[in-house]
Amino acid sequence: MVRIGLLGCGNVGKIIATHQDGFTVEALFDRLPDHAEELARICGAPAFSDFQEFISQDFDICVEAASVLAVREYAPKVLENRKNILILSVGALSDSYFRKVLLQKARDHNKKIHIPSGAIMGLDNLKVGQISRIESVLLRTTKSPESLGLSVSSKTLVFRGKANECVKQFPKNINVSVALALAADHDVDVELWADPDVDRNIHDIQVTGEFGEANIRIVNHPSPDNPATSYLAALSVLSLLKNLDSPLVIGS
Ligand SMILES: NC(=O)C1=CN([C@@H]2O[C@H](COP(=O)(O)OP(=O)(O)OC[C@H]3O[C@@H](n4cnc5c(N)ncnc54)[C@H](O)[C@@H]3O)[C@@H](O)[C@H]2O)C=CC1
Ligand SMILES: O=C([O-])CC(=O)C(=O)O
Repeated sequence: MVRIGLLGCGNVGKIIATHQDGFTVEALFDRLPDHAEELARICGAPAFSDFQEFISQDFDICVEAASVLAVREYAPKVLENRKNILILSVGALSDSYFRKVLLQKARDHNKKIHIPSGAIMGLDNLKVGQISRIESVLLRTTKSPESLGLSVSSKTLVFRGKANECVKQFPKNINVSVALALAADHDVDVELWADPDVDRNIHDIQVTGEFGEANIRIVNHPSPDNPATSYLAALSVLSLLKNLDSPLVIGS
């Protein structure tokens, strides 16, 4: 059974802690001690307010569901402490220097960095971009203004540009664009729309390349405690963890 340590005890953290299927939660950490303590009461795992104490516990993989800043601060230490890491706030890896350093640490300590599919589908076969020509990847994301921390009265384009720039401006909302870029090994063009008439998080992905064309639309239910985060993001972490030990590996 896979043993995890949970870094980030908010909306996704709570879903993970309450759906332990194929894994067990062994330790909890959050910059807000009451968040970790609340999950401790729910799932029985111990809460730690000191990161070093947390990372010294006996588990196989640290599951990050906190923030881009938390990844920058803690991911190198997780690997140095000889633990695998799952990174949901993948926007942190848009910084190529940070990414290079982190990958080297993973190699040095023979550990893995897992990037879940998060709030989108299709990430698996987009990896063909690493071996075959991709011409373009466009992500058009539409969320409610509240999810984006904005106030607009009609559908508004709030960002158009590259994924790396978008995630700097909206680090809590467009991690998926960086996951796409890493999978495809290609720049991702992003359009981010705020629409007061939607109550879903919608991701339209258009890819062209040597393989042909793909159009993928994901219309996500928001998650219960954070409408900016799609429920699918938490489900994808659960499914990744459930399959870690499986002898059957599905998808490229
Ligand atoms: N890759 C993807 O497809 C997706 C990624 N995300 C990202 O997943 C992460 C978790 O999402 P939610 O659970 O909805 O967020 P949330 O805001 O509900 O919970 C985050 C928790 O992490 C804690 N935290 C934040 N910064 C921290 C730090 N520096 N050190 C320790 N704890 C820290 C907060 O106190 C909070 O308890 C966010 O970064 C979000 O942007 C969300 C949706 C999709
Ligand atoms: O949950 C979503 O729909 C997407 C999201 O917030 C992210 O990629 O950071």
